[in-house]
Amino acid sequence: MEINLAKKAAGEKAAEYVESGMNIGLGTGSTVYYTILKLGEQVKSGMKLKAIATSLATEKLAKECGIPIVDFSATQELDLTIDGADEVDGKWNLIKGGGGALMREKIVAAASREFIVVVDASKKVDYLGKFPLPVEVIPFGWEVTLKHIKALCRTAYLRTKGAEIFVTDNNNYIVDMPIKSIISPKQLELQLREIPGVAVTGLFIGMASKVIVGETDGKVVEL
Ligand SMILES: O=C[C@H](O)[C@H](O)[C@H](O)COP(=O)(O)O
Repeated sequence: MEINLAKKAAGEKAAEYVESGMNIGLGTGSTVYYTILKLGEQVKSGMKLKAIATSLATEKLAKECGIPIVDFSATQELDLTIDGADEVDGKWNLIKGGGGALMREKIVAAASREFIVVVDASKKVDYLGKFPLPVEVIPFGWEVTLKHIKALCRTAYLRTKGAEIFVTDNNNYIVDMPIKSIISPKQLELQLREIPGVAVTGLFIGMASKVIVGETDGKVVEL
């Protein structure tokens, strides 16, 4: 599929920014997947890396690729994190968490000196919000937390997986907010953070240091 060519182009390009000896953060999803495969090849050719994974799925993939995985007891500062996004606006603000990995992704990105975002061109938007904004909430009292979130977006809903409630790697739940157009991401972030029970939002504001966009013809544009 052409979209996979775009994801592959962006994901592999980002691997070029990784140097031997670095401590890196590894994001989650179908775009950074290609970065991880590429880094696996680089490790097999002798590159020395230590990586912190942003999800159990990424940890498994990285280990299969031979990339050494550590946790924050080994280092609290990362040289670089590479991760995907569900949307990117013109100021490089992001919506993340479509796959439910937002909490660990935010912690890892915030611990990194550089944060490279890899996306295919369909993720670029003028205003964030067409993609429903994921908000991780703790299970206790989720009904009341959802009620507060609905005051900001009446169509917000609890994420499910089949007939079950979707559960994150942190044993939390996700509320998705189909807002359509987020005029002030910062203000929304602050409003959501004030709600008891909200663990983290999928708004990543002012965190990206580079965005690599893959096109369906396999070309990349670096922003
Ligand atoms: O929770 C998932 C992450 O935030 C992903 O990085 C995001 O959903 C983008 O994933 P993909 O590259 O598969 O579109």
